[in-house]
Amino acid sequence: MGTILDRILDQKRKEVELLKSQPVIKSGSTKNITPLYDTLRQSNQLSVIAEIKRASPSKGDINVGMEPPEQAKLYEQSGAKAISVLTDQPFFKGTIEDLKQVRETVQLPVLCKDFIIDQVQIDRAKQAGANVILLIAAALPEEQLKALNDYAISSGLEVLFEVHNEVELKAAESLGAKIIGINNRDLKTFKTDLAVTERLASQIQNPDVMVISESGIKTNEDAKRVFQAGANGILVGETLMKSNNVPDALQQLIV
Ligand SMILES: O=C(O)c1ccccc1NCC(=O)[C@H](O)[C@H](O)COP(=O)(O)O
Repeated sequence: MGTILDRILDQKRKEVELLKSQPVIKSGSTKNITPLYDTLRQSNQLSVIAEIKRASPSKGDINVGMEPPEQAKLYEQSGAKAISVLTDQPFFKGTIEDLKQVRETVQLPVLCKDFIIDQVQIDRAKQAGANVILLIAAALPEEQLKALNDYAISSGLEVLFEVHNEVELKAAESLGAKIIGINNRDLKTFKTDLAVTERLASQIQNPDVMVISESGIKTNEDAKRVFQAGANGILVGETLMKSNNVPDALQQLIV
């Protein structure tokens, strides 16, 4: 029995075969959205990427009753700088339709948060209106990551390149990633530790690289901790999805 990431990737291979058998319209949203990179670069505060996350492998159901457009609007009105939408169905109970609805509702960059292993998923994300896609270093060999990164950029998308250790960080740097996400969650054990951001962010020497600290960020102290470690932004799901006062919870994270 493999890790949860192995199981997710097995599922993605099946999904990709299905997608390839369907026609894909190669167009996307025509909205004029400020790129995530520019937003991060221009801010001297911690930018919050607020996530639409119904459920997860580590936590089970988080907030399955939420309506993505309403939640995304609330995030935008509360000061989020981008919206992440988990579009994986089997493990996170998300859909690509969620992303389409969010795109129609907000003026912020929208991140397609999925496990991308093939160009056809990038086409689908773009067609649904995503501005940013996620590439996870742990998911693929370096040359495939490079090919997908190049394809996404040539399609007019931004890439959030996710790493969890030094080897993955080197891969991100060698393919010229402009936005690096440091995942505090170990995808094998599900343990989250903000020390991962502290350790890896200090090794990023290029001031043009924007750093996002991902997972396990809950409090104002957590936000301050990763900001001091060098993060330009944070990706927050569970805390915001569970909150019954999103404006207040989000404001606590803008430091
Ligand atoms: O959240 C999980 O359990 C998970 C398990 C396996 C792969 C990915 C997983 N999460 C995706 C994410 O990156 C998070 O949704 C995101 O960083 C927000 O994390 P959090 O604020 O802790 O909900």
